[in-house]
Amino acid sequence: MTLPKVLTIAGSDSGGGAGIQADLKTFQELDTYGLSVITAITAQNTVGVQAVHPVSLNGLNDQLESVFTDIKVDAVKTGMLVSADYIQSISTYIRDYNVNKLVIDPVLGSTSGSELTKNEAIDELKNSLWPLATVVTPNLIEAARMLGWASINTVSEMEKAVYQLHEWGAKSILLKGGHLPGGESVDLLYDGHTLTHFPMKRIDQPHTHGTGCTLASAIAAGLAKGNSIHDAVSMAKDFVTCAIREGFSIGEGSGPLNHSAYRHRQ
Ligand SMILES: Nc1ncnc2c1ncn2[C@@H]1O[C@H](COP(=O)(O)OP(=O)(O)OP(=O)(O)O)[C@@H](O)[C@H]1O
Ligand SMILES: Cc1ncc(COP(=O)(O)O)c(N)n1
Repeated sequence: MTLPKVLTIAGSDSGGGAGIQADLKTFQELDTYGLSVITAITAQNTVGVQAVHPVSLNGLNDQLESVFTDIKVDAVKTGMLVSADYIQSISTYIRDYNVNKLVIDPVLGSTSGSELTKNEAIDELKNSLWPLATVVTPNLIEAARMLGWASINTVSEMEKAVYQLHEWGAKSILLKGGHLPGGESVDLLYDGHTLTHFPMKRIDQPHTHGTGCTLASAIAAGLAKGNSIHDAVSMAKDFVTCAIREGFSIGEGSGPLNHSAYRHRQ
């Protein structure tokens, strides 16, 4: 018996809702084998990020070397990438080991406002890692920041943005509409040929910490299992929607999703 192997390269969230912890829970729920390379340790809870401790560049490279020299991973998902030199290193391994299923969640900051990837790293992300991606999954704030726009507030602005982001060389872009004003959360997938809308009635739920990490990890798991980009995204949307519906409180602030909700769905 064997399982598809999915690697997350991301930060640790001590509160367990986002980052590496959300990624590994998602991989497990989707019957894949999860591996992790940790870029940073965040001291974090439901209220916010209290501290960020990046692992050393040597520490990052040692983990990448250990995984890639021994294990043939089927897909990789990236999250918090810290800084330009970390992104350079990660891109080299992705290229040298011919990873052809790569999901980039371009995490720039936490919802609570802490910087998780340095602003100066955006150019490196665009130039070295982005062109290797199967899917990149920015939210509206990340997309606007990377494009140098003030904001993205409507579906027609989202359409313009997704076309422009696709020009940077990724196979496809999934622009997430979780932060769209109004009663719908629409995500747009563009693969260079077809634009697909994934509309979803907004779930009235304060406990949504880690939705972006969970969605990107579910896409990576779907790709690792051999699904097309469209089918992997569609399954991942169902996965995250079930998990958001059953989000729950564990502290004073925004709680996590229930990663087992998809498994228990009717
Ligand atoms: N309240 C909601 N109801 C339904 N779907 C939602 C809701 N909030 C987010 N989503 C969905 O969850 C996924 C993540 O979207 P979002 O835009 O929130 O990403 P993000 O900002 O990166 O997530 P995070 O909250 O982890 O930072 C998308 O598929 C989005 O449509
Ligand atoms: C380690 C880590 N990675 C990613 C996020 C983004 O998740 P969110 O936007 O839900 O705070 C986070 N808070 N922490």
